[in-house]
Amino acid sequence: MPPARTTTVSPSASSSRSGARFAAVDLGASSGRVMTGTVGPSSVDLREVHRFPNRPVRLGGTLHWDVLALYRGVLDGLREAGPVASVGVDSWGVDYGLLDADGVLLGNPVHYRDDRTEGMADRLAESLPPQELYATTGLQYLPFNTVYQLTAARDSAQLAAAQQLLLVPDLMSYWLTGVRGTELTNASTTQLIDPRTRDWSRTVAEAAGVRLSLFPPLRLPGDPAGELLPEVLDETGLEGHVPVTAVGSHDTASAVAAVPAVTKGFAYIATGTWSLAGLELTRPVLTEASRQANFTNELGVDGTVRYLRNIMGLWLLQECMRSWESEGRPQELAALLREAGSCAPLRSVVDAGDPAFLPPGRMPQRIDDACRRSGQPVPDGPAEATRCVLDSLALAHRLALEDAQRLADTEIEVVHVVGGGVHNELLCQLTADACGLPVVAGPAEAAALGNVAVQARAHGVIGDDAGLVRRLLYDTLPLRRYEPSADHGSPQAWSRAAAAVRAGS
Ligand SMILES: C[C@H](O)[C@H](O)[C@@H](O)C(=O)CO
Repeated sequence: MPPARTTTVSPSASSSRSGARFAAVDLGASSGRVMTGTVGPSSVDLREVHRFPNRPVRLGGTLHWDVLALYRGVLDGLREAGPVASVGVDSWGVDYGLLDADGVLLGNPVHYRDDRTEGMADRLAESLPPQELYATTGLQYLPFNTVYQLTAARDSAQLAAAQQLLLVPDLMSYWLTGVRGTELTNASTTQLIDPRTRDWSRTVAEAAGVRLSLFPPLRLPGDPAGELLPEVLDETGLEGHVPVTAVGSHDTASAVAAVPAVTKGFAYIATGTWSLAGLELTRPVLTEASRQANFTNELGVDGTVRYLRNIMGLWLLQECMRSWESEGRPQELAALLREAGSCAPLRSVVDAGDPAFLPPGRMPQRIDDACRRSGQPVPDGPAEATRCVLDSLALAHRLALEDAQRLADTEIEVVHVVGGGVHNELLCQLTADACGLPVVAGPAEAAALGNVAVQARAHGVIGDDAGLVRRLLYDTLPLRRYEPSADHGSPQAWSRAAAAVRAGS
């Protein structure tokens, strides 16, 4: 089992108890951002200083992330950021890079949407039944969980040559500092962590044939993660000792840390390429019913558990837009959403939790096929297809929160929508209508804000208390409240549609 971790953080040049500026590197599936957050005891000012595309590359039949291009974006962003008290890195989950004995990357990380993991869950089930796997790790079944990726790569020359494995944000952090570590919230997306001990599961690792020695020591959000190397200071024009601080390096963990909830009964939906809908709990739910409902127990900041379910998210719309563009009929998003808003409500819906929608390509046709298979009218054109996507997402949000409430035996009073989907007013209103609950939308840049907040707490700029951070965000951010209405379908219509999706799934 990897050695225990240590924790000390000292204030640096560009921070004082009255305020400080932090850089948040936030890498998403479709784009990367470097933001600066200036935090004072009663203020947070977040600014985007650099945004860059994240364009996967298919090579030799395998879909890869272009991590050097992402790292280039990080360096350019840090140069734009200027002097900061600290840097924190977060990104999407599950994916990793392998280092050889010299600490050199053995190859571009594989994209979680690559189909190499097909059948790997069945292969692992031969040595560890899914019930036992869930009872130990509490992770929802997703074909791309890291344990399945490592099962797929089991006999590869690359894995044989690998001396260490770094999850994507830890890889970026390593290139910035030369220091290796495994941040816990993102480690929890590997399906190799036991959420009860918040440590590696030797049982699962042995069953999957995974060398736990591949993983550098675990570290927690707020822990020191080294300081920028001299060559990085040269590249970025930064000076002196610039620490890198571990944050909730799984972007969803940072997003949840920035949910501006000031009441107990809150649920959240982190929206963007994915919708992550769920609750923040103090301990995992590892029941068979939870496994059957495919809920996950990813680990959060401050010893919490992120009890949620993955939903295909705005990936469905992103892929439709990409298809229409490639067919020579590009759509302007704002106009498309206006038109979709006046389409007939709940005319056709698909199961936005269906893994069949995971791979890229031909999304409008695949949605049409799903409607045809379920005997529903096929959307006629981009506006109706968009309405179908948004109605389906709102329904999937409802189903996930209904299940979370039941399985965690808790009462939801308000739904906080954070992330890129905050800009999609129609989706926020439809979610309120589908759930029959008020939606509080904002912040859009939740992952970057949660990243900055953890750094500010670690550097003593704001109180080391999650509740204080949430209150500060609630009091200072422009939030929008959506009350449930019948404008987009009666409560009965939403219940019928929910029952139909449940029956179909
Ligand atoms: C693989 C997905 O990226 C992951 O499940 C999700 O939680 C995420 O990281 C969203 O950015």
